[in-house]
Amino acid sequence: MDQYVIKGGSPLVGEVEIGGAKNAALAIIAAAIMTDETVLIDNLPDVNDINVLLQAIEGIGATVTRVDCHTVKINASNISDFNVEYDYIKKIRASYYLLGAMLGKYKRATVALPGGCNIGSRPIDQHLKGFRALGADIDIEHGKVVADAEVFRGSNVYFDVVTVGATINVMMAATMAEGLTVMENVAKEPHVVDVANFLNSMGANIRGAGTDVIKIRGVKRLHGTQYSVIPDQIEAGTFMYAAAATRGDVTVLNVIPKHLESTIAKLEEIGCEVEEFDDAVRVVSKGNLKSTHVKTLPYPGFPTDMQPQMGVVLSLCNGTSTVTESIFENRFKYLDELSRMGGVSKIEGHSATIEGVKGLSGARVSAPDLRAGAALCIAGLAAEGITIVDDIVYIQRGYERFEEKLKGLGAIIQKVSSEKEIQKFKFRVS
Ligand SMILES: CC(=O)N[C@H]1[C@@H](OP(=O)(O)OP(=O)(O)OC[C@H]2O[C@@H](n3ccc(=O)[nH]c3=O)[C@H](O)[C@@H]2O)O[C@H](CO)[C@@H](O)[C@@H]1O
Ligand SMILES: C=C(OP(=O)(O)O)C(=O)O
Repeated sequence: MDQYVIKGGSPLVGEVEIGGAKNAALAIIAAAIMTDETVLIDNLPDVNDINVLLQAIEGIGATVTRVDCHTVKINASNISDFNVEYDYIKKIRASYYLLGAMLGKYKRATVALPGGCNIGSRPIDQHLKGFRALGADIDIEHGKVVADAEVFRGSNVYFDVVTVGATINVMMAATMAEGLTVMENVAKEPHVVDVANFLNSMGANIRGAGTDVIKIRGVKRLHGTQYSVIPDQIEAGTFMYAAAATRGDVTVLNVIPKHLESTIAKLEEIGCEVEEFDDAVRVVSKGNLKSTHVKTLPYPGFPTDMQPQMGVVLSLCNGTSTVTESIFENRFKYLDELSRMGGVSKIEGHSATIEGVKGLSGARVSAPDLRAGAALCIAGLAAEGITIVDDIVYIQRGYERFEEKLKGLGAIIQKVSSEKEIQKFKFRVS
């Protein structure tokens, strides 16, 4: 198992290029199988989850041609298997999008129940509620969702919780249903809008993405397209918070600043200087940082996927902060790991109280999940001494060339896979 070994204590300085949004790209890849014509998708992040999903669609008969590591052509005209057996698919969250895409186009699908990071209970009842409203019969058999429909008819779907996954999934399925579907209380995340734009570029008729109500007029067929995925606001936010924690000066390039509003607002609240450009944001962190209070909420609220990174920054601010996690109940595991590095926090239900400390000290920690893993790397970069982050396979699910991008900002970090390599690193940096 690979690990990151980090020598912390130096500010990150420089520019870093942000890639395409993982969570938009996953849905877009699934949606690409809804046409028999060729689709070209650009600005894909080269990360494990994307590669797993591409292999999964190849497994059911789609042709995937890699133009380069960020661009693929997908042709799904030969799909003949509606049972996604590919072993690893159940481990990724976005496997659920194959249900919406296949149900929409072929009116049948069998897909393993999705996995994803262990950040709390992750039901898919709202996805199934939407599919059933459109006319699907659904059973759960041996860990798989087995779904089919005689006909798919537009319907009204009211979501009981605001869910990104169900919003996108039901939107995909409804794209090829007969008549009008009205989805209410939907998620408004930038990737919901990106997937709607992608489907519209294939000939779908979707209106209202980015608001609380999405209306979809079903079309008979979708056609090929060329599409570029939006920048990843969570990758961007991670580097911005790494700048804050290390008292650095980092400019994230190729971003949409509007998507980063809540991330920027919290940086300004704690005393960082933030400069916005057309497609870049610069974060300068100097002097003392102040504590604050954060609550995760659906977009445009503060993203749950940035909560661990924020928690690490707050542990380095003066005073007492609180973090309330209102989306997933098990997203504070990084705080236990952070306590090995001198972090001081107390978790009570959905909230954590974080006491600012003078500094963190390097230690051996484990990444409990994707964003928590990235957060612990930020802690390691800010800490004095050596930090070893185990289980970085989680980080590799969602960050492309993470250590290389950090190195480009002056970080002393290396990916290693043995104790011997750790000792060599320690010797080299001592
Ligand atoms: C692959 C992907 O894009 N993952 C993202 C997606 O996850 P995911 O799609 O799993 O998250 P959702 O937005 O669906 O979940 C939001 C909340 O709704 C609940 N819920 C969801 C569906 C459902 O059928 N029933 C239900 O109760 C969940 O338990 C959670 O409390 O959005 C999350 C919230 O922005 C992000 O943290 C994840 O990174
Ligand atoms: C939690 C995440 O991913 P997933 O939903 O795939 O587990 C994430 O991207 O932060």
